[in-house]
Amino acid sequence: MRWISNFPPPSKTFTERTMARDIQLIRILGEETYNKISNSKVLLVGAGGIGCELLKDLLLMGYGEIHVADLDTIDLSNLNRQFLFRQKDIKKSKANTAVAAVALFKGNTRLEPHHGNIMDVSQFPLSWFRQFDIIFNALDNLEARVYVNRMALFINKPLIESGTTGLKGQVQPIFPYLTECFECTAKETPKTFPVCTIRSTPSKPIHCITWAKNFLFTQLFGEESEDEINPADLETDDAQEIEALLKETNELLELKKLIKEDSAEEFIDSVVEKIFVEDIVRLAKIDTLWKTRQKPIPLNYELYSKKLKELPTSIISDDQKIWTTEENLFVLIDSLKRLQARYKSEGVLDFDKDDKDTLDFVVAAANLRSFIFGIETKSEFEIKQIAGNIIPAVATTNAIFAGFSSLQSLNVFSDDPVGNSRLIYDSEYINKFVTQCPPLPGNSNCKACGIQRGIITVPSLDIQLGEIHKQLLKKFGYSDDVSIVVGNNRLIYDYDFEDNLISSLKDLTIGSGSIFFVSDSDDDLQDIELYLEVAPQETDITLTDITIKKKPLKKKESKEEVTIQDDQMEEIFDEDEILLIDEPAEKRPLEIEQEETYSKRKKSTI
Ligand SMILES: Nc1ncnc2c1ncn2[C@@H]1O[C@H](COP(=O)(O)OP(=O)(O)OP(=O)(O)O)[C@@H](O)[C@H]1O
Ligand SMILES: [Zn+2]
Repeated sequence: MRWISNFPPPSKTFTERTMARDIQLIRILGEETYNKISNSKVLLVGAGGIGCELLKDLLLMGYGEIHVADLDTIDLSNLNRQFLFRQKDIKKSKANTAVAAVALFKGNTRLEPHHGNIMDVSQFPLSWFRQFDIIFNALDNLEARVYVNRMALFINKPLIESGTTGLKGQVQPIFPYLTECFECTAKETPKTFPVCTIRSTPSKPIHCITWAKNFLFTQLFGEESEDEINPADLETDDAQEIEALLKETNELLELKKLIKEDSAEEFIDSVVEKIFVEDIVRLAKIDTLWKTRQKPIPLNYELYSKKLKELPTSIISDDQKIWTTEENLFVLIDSLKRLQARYKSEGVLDFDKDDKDTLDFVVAAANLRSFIFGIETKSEFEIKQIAGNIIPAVATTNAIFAGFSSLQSLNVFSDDPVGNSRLIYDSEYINKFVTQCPPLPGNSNCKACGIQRGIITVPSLDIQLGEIHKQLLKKFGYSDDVSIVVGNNRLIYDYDFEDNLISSLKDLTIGSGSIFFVSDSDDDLQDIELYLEVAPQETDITLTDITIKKKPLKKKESKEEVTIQDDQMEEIFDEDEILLIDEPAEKRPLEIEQEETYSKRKKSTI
């Protein structure tokens, strides 16, 4: 790695360089902040595009201890932007490699890599999270983001959330129970299309790609579904269309049975004949569908088959070319041969954009369908981006937003962390790349930060559920009419289902790190989420409220009152749960431009 200009040249010793850097940091940050930062321990989750940048930034800011967690190993495709990794590192752990790569300029910072899934409670229990002063998210998926958000709420520590998509990016500082959390606003889910558009009346390339990937590929090579097809799932009232689609699907299931038995020729002929000829003939006969649309024209299989012999096999590797109809047919037949052979030996297959056999099939099938329906066709390169939901990552965007993430963390050490922090995001205005606004207060209806939160500590998993139930009623004042759900949706207790009370947690396969969700069926008290910890040194069950400044367990408000309460900030100042309600906090004024952009931003998923 080359030395960066502002720092002393590498001829100086490690200690000299570190000292010189610390002097510069003290000049920039002031001694007090510098000391606080160098005594802080932080967690960086994700060592990918943003994570590599952020690790470098946090180190150069002089953080005392940085832990880096990532579950993945390095791929060739990471090297263009994850600058801490080199060709020789491919297949190695991202967390370990990133930490090793920054050793040269790590100064006095203590670094600890963790190769593992941050959601794995045995490797990363809540007690492990508690050691950190700040958590930085540099993740690429909602599930892990939501999980870390919950952990930050459980330990009541700031979380600096960041994400980028192409040229867009966002940094959201989250101060639990004081500002919006990651789950306060709904995140956009992937776009879906009506079934009838995909199955009967496609009009865009994406419809044909979705059909080839999610329907045709899965039906032929995916897991067999036990369920009967439900006509209601076809999302159409047209009796003729329903009949055609049911017939189509049943025939496909029959075809699937032949994959293992038939020779390649027989199998391929049957697939092409059925999918691109017979099914289309049947659809074309349903006049109601084509009153305002162009009728599909079945593939002239015989005609195109004759032309296939003249084609060079090299066409398969030309992913930039928009293939002709016969070229698509050629690739379809070739990929069907490859997939049939694999299915015979490996069994069920999954679509993967980086698996050439599956990609070739999806591209050729989508393009042939497009051709039949008079829709433009696309190159394999383009379809790979669409089918793999790929928006190319931009190294500069990652660097910019990682920079903002690290800068936002400075506010944690200021006199007014919430007041000083800013949500930073890309601007939609030509003369501005990024813009900012103050974080908003949490949404009182948020299912993550709008509810009460606690920790159940038990000496062992031999404790009966009944013991926990008893403590819950005693500590929080619930009536007996509560329901207790564990994990995603497993009901383990309610008023009419008391069987489990005499079972131990172990027998109920409830382990350390399980999350209990308790709701009051009488609707009198707030819901509560409890994290289960096993502490063998304890002798009894304890239930702890988590936050110092927390939303108190209180009577649910009626609908109208809840609306008013949106703007209220409630605080509780001591363990005796004395409730002080402030005057409704005024929304901080936002520039109109910011407010508009922010409201749009809140809908996007990054
Ligand atoms: N549950 C998780 N636990 C730990 N690390 C995770 C978890 N989920 C995602 N990550 C890591 O977060 C990082 C996100 O980085 P990035 O968005 O650059 O994705 P990538 O997988 O490296 O690149 P790409 O998806 O573009 O090929 C990845 O290194 C990924 O392994
Ligand atoms: Zn929230």
